[in-house]
Amino acid sequence: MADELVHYDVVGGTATITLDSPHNRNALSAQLRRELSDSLTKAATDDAVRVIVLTHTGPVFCAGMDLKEARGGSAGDQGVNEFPKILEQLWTSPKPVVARLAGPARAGGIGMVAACDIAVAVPEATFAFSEVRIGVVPAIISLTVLPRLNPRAAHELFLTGDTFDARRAVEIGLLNSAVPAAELDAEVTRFVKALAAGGPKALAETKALLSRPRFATPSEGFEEMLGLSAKFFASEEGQEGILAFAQKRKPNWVPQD
Ligand SMILES: CC(C)(COP(=O)([O-])OP(=O)([O-])OC[C@H]1O[C@@H](n2cnc3c(N)ncnc32)[C@H](O)[C@@H]1OP(=O)([O-])[O-])[C@@H](O)C(=O)NCCC(=O)NCCSC(=O)C[C@@](C)(O)CC(=O)[O-]
Repeated sequence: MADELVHYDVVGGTATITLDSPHNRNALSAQLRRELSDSLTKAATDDAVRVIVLTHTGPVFCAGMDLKEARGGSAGDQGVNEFPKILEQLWTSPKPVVARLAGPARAGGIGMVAACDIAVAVPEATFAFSEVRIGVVPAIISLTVLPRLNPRAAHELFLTGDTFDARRAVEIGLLNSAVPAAELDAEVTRFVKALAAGGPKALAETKALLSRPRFATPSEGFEEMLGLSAKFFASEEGQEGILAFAQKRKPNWVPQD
């Protein structure tokens, strides 16, 4: 049996998913995609998991699609199969996902970073939408990257394929922060703790809310949002949070359904 390329560990409510294929810079081979998708399913469905961290071994977070596997073959099997499913799993997971980058990301790897809720990298991490440089199109990743990036930067970086640094990635909305390597884990832990403090159902609903199409005007949305807000105020979770506030204690969140 081939060695595992993705490791899955749960400690104290955090599922850590580690890409471990450093020899090809965690390129998205068929095996890695399959294992990553399985790990994301486990994390999404395990009540004990509150937050997911997506990280890596080796010098590179992810070099994008496996270009060696993509040689030859036909349009249906060039390495992009199942990749949309992974982006969908990251984007729609009921648990918040934090990307931890101790190194660069390219193309499909950036698509995954963009699909995560929070992304933290070291200042040395570099990024490039290198697709056009090899004659392919950032089609799938456009679906997760474009909602994050400011349009001017998206046009420049998608069309030129230029490499940009972590500081610019923060400026354009791809990363939340860039911190020295020695502080990377503390920064990830800071986000994980903050995310785990929220009510699980409220977090899942808030995450879904962030992805909804916008209403044309606030007036169009008030009625629906009043219903959603009232539902959560009346929910077991909402009532526990409100009681905990009154009693000056931390809420005891009930497990998710
Ligand atoms: C990532 C750095 C900067 C690290 O740069 P580095 O750390 O200097 O590593 P390296 O370039 O020396 O590479 C180390 C090994 O990893 C391999 N490797 C490296 N990348 C890949 C890859 N993607 N697929 C398969 N193998 C890869 C590379 O071939 C080499 O293997 P060796 O020569 O030792 O046998 C550099 O390796 C690099 O630029 N890699 C190519 C990145 C790239 O062009 N990716 C495009 C992927 S296409 C894609 O993702 C399409 C998609 C999904 O976006 C389409 C869509 O959205 O619709």
